[in-house]
Amino acid sequence: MRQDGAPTPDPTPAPAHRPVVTLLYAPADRPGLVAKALASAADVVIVDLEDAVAPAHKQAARAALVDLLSGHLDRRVQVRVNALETPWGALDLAALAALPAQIAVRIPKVGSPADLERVALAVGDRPLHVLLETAGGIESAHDIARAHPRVASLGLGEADLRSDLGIDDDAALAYARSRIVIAARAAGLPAPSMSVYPNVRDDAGLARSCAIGRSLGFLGRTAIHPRQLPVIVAAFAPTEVEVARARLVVAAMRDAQRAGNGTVVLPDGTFLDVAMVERARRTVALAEPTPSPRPDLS
Ligand SMILES: CC(C)(COP(=O)(O)OP(=O)(O)OC[C@H]1O[C@@H](n2cnc3c(N)ncnc32)[C@H](O)[C@@H]1OP(=O)(O)O)[C@@H](O)C(=O)NCCC(=O)NCCSC(=O)C[C@H](O)C(=O)O
Ligand SMILES: [Mg+2]
Repeated sequence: MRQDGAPTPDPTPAPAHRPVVTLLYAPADRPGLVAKALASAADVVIVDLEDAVAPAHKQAARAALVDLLSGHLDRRVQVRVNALETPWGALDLAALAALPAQIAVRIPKVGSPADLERVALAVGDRPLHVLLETAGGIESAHDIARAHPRVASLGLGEADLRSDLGIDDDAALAYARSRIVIAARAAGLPAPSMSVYPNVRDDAGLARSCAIGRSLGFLGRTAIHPRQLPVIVAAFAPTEVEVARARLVVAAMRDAQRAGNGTVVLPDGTFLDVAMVERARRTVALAEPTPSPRPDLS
C-alpha cells in the first residue's frame, strides 16, 4: 500500500499474451500445406519462400502469397523471404507490400547489422524476425539483435550453420545456441525458439533435443510437420509442480508489495526478489490457455 492509500503497482505486470511456443513452416508453393498450417494449432505459421521452395517455383510461390494469406488476419503469420544476395530477395520484399501490415518478415542468413538494415528499409513497419545461420551471423548476434527497433526475435538456422561450419555433432552447436539466447535476452527480446528438428518421424529424438534447448534458455521451436507440434508443446510446458510454485511466488510477492515490502521469504525459506517473480510470471503465462490472437505480435 502506498502512503496515499492506493495499492502498490505491480512492478512486473503479467505478459498480455501467451508466449509463442510453436511455429510451423509451410512452403508457399504448396497451397494445401499452407492451408493446413493456418488451420493447425501452431502459434505462428511461417510461409516459406526460401529454402523449401525450388528455384523454378520461386516466382509462383511469391505470386501466390496474397491468395494464400487472405482471410487469415486472425493468425500470426511470418513470410520467410530469400536473402537479399539471391536473385529473389528484392522481389520477395517488394511482394510483401501487397500483404497486410501485421504480417511479419522472417529474414534468413543475416550476417551483419547492415544486412538487417537493408531489409528493414524495404518492408515498412513489419516486425522483423531474424535468422542467424552463418558463422558471421553468430559472431554478430548481439549487434544484429540491437540493430533495429523492429527486431522482434532472433532464431538460429542450424541446418545452414552446420553446413557453414562443416559440423555434424549436436554438441558443436552448444556455443551458437547459447550465444543466440544471450544475445536475444540482452537485447530485451523474447527467449528464442529452437531451430527445426529435421527428422519428422523421430518424436523421441525431437523431445530429447527440445529438453536440451529448454535447458539452454530457448522457449519453443520451429516445426516442419504438424506431428511435431504436440511434442514441442509438451517439451516446453512447465510441470504442474512448476506452475503451482510459480503461482505461489507471484502471489507472495504481490502480497508483500501490498504490505510495502520489496522482498519476501517463502515459508520454505526461499528468498524472493523481483527477478525471480518475473521468471515465475513467464511460467504462469505458459500454463494459461491460449488467449485471443494478437496478430500485431506476429
Ligand atoms: C517434410 C514434408 C515435405 C513432408 O510432407 P509430406 O510427405 O506431405 O508429409 P506427410 O504425408 O507425413 O503429411 C501428413 C499430413 O500432414 C500435412 N502436412 C505435412 N507437412 C505440413 C506442414 N508443414 N504444414 C501443414 N501441414 C502439413 C500433409 O499435407 C498431410 O495432410 P493430410 O493429407 O491431410 O493427411 C512437409 O512436411 C514439408 O514440406 N514441411 C515444411 C518444410 C519447410 O518448410 N522447410 C523449410 C523450413 S526448415 C529450414 O529452412 C531450415 C533452416 O533454415 C535452417 O537452416 O536450419
Ligand atoms: Mg536455413
